[in-house]
Amino acid sequence: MVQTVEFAKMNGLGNKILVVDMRGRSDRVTPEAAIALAADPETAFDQIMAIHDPKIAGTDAYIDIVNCDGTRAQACGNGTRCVVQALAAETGRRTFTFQTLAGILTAEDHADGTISVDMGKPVFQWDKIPLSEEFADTSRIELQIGPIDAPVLHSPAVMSMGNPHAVFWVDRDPMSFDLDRFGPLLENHPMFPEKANITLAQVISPTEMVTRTWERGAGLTLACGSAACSAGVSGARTGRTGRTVTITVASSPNRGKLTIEWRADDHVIMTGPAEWEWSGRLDPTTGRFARDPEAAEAMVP
Ligand SMILES: N[C@@H](CCC[C@H](N)C(=O)O)C(=O)O
Repeated sequence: MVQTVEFAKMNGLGNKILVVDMRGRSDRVTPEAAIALAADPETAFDQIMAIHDPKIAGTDAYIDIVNCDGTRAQACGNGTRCVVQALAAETGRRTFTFQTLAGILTAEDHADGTISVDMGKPVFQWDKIPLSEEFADTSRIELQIGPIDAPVLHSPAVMSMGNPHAVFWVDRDPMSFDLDRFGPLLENHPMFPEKANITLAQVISPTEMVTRTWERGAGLTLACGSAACSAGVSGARTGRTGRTVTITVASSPNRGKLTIEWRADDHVIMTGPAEWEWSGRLDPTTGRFARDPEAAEAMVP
């Protein structure tokens, strides 16, 4: 008999997330299930956040992050806020500690409905991002796209927020760029041996920025939390902003906002909302699913 698991369709600023409860099981969501769920308009998602039993003492869960193309990701800021909201609704608790491929993350569900995630420390060393070429200074690397003498995008700040990111500075609304054309070229550029998440960032003031992201393994998404972290850190690192910025995610519904604080202890704190849409049960091997109308009671705040 197929052993199905509970899941919730959620979003973080429009970033489409499936939170899947794999606790008590030793298997993982298969790439085949992820691809099938991504292809169905009802369950179409950017990332699956699969909650597993903790692997190390002191953590509440191991989170397996799966992109919609079936690949695994080390970090997902918007998805982590969704996991916190789901577990807070289940347990009544407000603070959580998770293990991901990026390391240990702590998170807090605030009384005002927002959720903060400590996304850890940024990594700037070229071979840890990783890049395929050595750069002593990764706050502005030689990389451009478009005509050689009039590049459309150039000189990104690059870093790892657990996952690889490149931030290109733009001087107008990121929505006015042809990111669906440039995104795949940059994601798969030979400079990034493990590919990269590509963000366009417009600095409005030392405390405000507007971003839009092409995600590794997911393409054009409505929002990307780790990309907002990398834009916030890169803004401060290059002297464009202070260490706390409000990021307007241009592509998200109603141009939603995240607050990014790069603390003095080097940790990056991302704060923003998460939203439950509906719940159901699915088979993590095939991706077959069914809605559960009764689940609404438990999750609607
Ligand atoms: N949407 C995420 C990022 C998900 C992972 C990314 N696509 C990757 O492969 O690195 C976020 O909110 O951070």
